[in-house]
Amino acid sequence: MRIIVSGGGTGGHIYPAMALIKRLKERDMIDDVLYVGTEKGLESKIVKNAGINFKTIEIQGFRRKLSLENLKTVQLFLSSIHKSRKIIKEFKPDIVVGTGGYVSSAIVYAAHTMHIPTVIHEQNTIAGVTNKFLGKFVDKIAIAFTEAVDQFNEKKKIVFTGNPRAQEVVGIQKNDRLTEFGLEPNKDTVMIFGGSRGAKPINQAVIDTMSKFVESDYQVLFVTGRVHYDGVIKLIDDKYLKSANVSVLPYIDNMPEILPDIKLIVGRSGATSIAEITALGIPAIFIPSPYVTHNHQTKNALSVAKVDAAVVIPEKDLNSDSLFKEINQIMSNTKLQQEMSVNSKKIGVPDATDRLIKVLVDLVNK
Ligand SMILES: CC(=O)N[C@H]1[C@@H](OP(=O)(O)OP(=O)(O)OC[C@H]2O[C@@H](n3ccc(=O)[nH]c3=O)[C@H](O)[C@@H]2O)O[C@H](CO)[C@@H](O)[C@@H]1O
Repeated sequence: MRIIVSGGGTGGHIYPAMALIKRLKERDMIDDVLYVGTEKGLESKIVKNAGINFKTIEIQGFRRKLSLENLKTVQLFLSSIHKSRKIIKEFKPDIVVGTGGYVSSAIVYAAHTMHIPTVIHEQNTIAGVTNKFLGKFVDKIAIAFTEAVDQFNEKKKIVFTGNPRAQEVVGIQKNDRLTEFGLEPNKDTVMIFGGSRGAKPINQAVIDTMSKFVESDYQVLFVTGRVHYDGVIKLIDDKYLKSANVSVLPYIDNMPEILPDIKLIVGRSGATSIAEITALGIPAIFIPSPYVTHNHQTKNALSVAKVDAAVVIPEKDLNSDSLFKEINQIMSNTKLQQEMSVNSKKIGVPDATDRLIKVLVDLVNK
């Protein structure tokens, strides 16, 4: 099949798209693939690094308040549809898939106007603006949380597939990649990170807890987010940075390979992170971002917490004491870890990509 995939802005939209492409390649189902993104988005780096054919369009998101900037947004949207049509004419895809982020709106919409089958993938419990708009036009809407059904009027188009990143991570065996970060491969490890871009409030709470982490009987892998790294390092005492019990990194490129060796994840409740965590059954502590559309991370987190697979700390209650207390409560109780793990796996979807591929194949063969 010839496929165009588009999704961008943050890792949460990009990694599911990349996992889909990877699986299609594994199953030898791709004749050609093109990824459409923006030059500025995280996708430009991730997709190019993976050696996938990448084309850019210039487009930006709407501001919520009325502003002149929105006029420019409309202009860019119209010109990006024009460019998208050109890309589609040249590439001649059998299907176009959007995984969210405003970059996917133009190419998916253009494909619809050219009668090419289209699918969107919504990772969250609450749909993003782009997918809500595209839902009216596309052939199928793939969702990863049953809660997302309410988000679309076009109920007949909805298929529950789960998130492709779930299937990508379950295929990976335990390994000793933690040694690359100066950590012990066989020691219990807590990983703390604030989504694909890092989160300042989480970073601050971790910085404030460093003196305790260096003494704890589990080790800590702290991923700050690329833009925050230099600032964070300056705030941590050198003697803590040298500790064998703690490793501080800006970003982990090969996250799926690290996950099977993690006992507890602490971080934001982005939908793609949740898909990975529940596919593997890793106990989690979520600190939902209160800054996202319709507070969707809180709803994401509660969907895991309600089956006793995660604990939620609202950001307003996050500080060194609450963080350390919740981490210790789980890390000191193997039985609790096992229960959380079993509960977590129950809501994971380890065959998500194959489910999504079936949706694509059915449309292409129609
Ligand atoms: C602030 C914001 O708007 N966040 C949204 C964004 O989150 P964000 O981009 O943070 O997405 P997620 O937390 O869902 O996923 C993060 C992805 O990045 C990967 N990763 C992360 C850190 C790292 O060092 N290396 C790495 O590879 C994770 O393994 C995961 O695959 O998209 C998600 C999915 O639509 C939404 O639910 C989030 O609300």
